[in-house]
Amino acid sequence: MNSSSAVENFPKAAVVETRLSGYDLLLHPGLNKGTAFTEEERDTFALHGLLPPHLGTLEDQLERRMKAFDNQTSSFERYNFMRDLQDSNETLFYALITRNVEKFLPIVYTPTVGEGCQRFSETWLKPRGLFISYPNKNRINQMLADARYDKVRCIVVSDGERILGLGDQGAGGMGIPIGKMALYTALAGVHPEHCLPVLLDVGTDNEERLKDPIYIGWRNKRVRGREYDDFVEAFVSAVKSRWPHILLQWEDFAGSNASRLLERYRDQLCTFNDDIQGTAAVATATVLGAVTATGIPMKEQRIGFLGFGSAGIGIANLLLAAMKESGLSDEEAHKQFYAVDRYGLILEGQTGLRPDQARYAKKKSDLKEWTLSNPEQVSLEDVVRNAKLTVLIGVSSQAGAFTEKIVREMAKHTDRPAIFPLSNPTSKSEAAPADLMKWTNGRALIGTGSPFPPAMIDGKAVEFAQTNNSYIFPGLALGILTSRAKRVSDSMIMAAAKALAALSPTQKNKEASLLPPIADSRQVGLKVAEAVGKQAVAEGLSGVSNEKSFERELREYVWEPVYVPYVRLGD
Ligand SMILES: NC(=O)c1ccc[n+]([C@@H]2O[C@H](COP(=O)([O-])OP(=O)(O)OC[C@H]3O[C@@H](n4cnc5c(N)ncnc54)[C@H](O)[C@@H]3O)[C@@H](O)[C@H]2O)c1
Ligand SMILES: O=C(O)C[C@H](O)C(=O)O
Ligand SMILES: [Mn+2]
Repeated sequence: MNSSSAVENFPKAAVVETRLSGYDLLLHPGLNKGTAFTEEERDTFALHGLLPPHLGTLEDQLERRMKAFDNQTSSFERYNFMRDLQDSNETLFYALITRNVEKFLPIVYTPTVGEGCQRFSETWLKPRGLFISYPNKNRINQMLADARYDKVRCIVVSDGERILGLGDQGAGGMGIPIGKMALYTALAGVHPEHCLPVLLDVGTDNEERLKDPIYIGWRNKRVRGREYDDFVEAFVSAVKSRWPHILLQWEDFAGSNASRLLERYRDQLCTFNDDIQGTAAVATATVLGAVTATGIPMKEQRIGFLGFGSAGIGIANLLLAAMKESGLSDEEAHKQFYAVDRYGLILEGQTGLRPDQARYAKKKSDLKEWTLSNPEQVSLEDVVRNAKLTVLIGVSSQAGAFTEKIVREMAKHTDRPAIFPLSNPTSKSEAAPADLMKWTNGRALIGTGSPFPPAMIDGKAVEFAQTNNSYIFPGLALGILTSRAKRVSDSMIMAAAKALAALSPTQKNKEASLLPPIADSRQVGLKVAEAVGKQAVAEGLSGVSNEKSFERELREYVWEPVYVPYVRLGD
């Protein structure tokens, strides 16, 4: 691809030029520096009197905000505290998060963002991102036209229908695109100005929200079918004409919409679905960690799923590719997978199967040696016992579904059962890691979707991998932006998975956690970006001419939350 056709990259500025002054400057979250405006800047921008006399530094402000944060008494208050900070001073917000990722991620992101979405109407105060509601379907171009969006280079969009495992949150689902984009910046250095969170408000089927007098969304049942598709099409085509090189991330769409929309648009623009592809990459990296820890080669792993929707199918497809890379044929590789959904093990001929689920269906004849408690509906327990699973992945949103009985059964057949309750938030997890350790006498290899504290096993603190797509999507986005990729290929997703797997602490110590610590997320983001961009270059999907240019773009692009001097535009 000719690099002249690609968009200009925006290097981070050493000095910011602005026309704003006084209140307007202080009320701009991207520009506000609060007490850190210097004496000279206070002269130039008419800030005397609006600010208290103290001349502060970012360090002073971090200390002040940290104290105030620690005074909040619940996670929800802490979430709102951080949202307020983000809306008043983005540099300070990101400086706070990046200095203590482990402390702030569970607040601005999973699990607390879940409650943030459920209670979004209680707290909405200031605009951030775009609500595109169904009644505005003929005004989408107009809404995107605002000059403040000229620099936008990436969008995370949700329609709020499957918010984590919490179901339909309607317009409150906006918390997710906001939280995901906060991680673009915090974990991958994507400039906040380049990010636009979008909520497509097509109504909600959540009765509680519809009845709530303070609900901020469009008070209507969800629009579905042809009208829904036309609305999404109007959105995507408006986005493409406004920003031809945009990166569009789909997030938390329900059921078949997720895969249908991805298939429709993946060859039209640079786009990926995080729940399908981001999750696939992080789960594959975690399984690769388990392969290293157990010494059981990939092609001998027998992998079971509880829940076979967007995430389950996405993970299975990428693991299938990894199995094929390890030497199995397509048919042999499929045999290693057991997909259990709400009606038990997915079997050929079951009604209502989607084509991407049906590809993993077992034949009745595959099970002729099995002992079954109910042949009509093959339970997870029967699957675990008969298939002798080595890996069990939960993406069902069914809290506690990995019961003691199931886990003890699994542990009978394999030394180190790899068990990944990936459903979010914490309240929907298929099992708590401390229980899994108890039921397997400390032998389980664990990855959870939401963060869990370490457990004390034999007097030692054991850390659990947080198998969350937050290890992938920020770096994936950074790699895509800085390689100016035209499309997101399956090989780019596989490259992300392998880059993360290469950082697994099991490479050095088989007893260690399967994934690097959350505290290292920013370094992980950069490594993932590097691998993704190189893959884009290798496949000819990139707008930069070679790997060296990409590496330079990557180095120059990453934004750090520090204050830079301001000068008046035109001076
Ligand atoms: N850790 C991560 O990074 C990550 C990423 C994506 C999704 N998730 C979590 O995974 C869960 C599912 O997400 P999704 O996008 O696949 O949703 P989805 O709605 O597409 O799929 C959920 C599937 O679970 C099935 N299911 C429902 N009840 C069941 C039961 N009792 N037994 C077995 N299966 C049942 C549904 O039929 C559906 O096929 C959510 O909780 C989400 O938060 C985690
Ligand atoms: O948002 C998360 O924490 C992960 C994932 O995208 C999910 O939908 O659960
Ligand atoms: Mn999601």
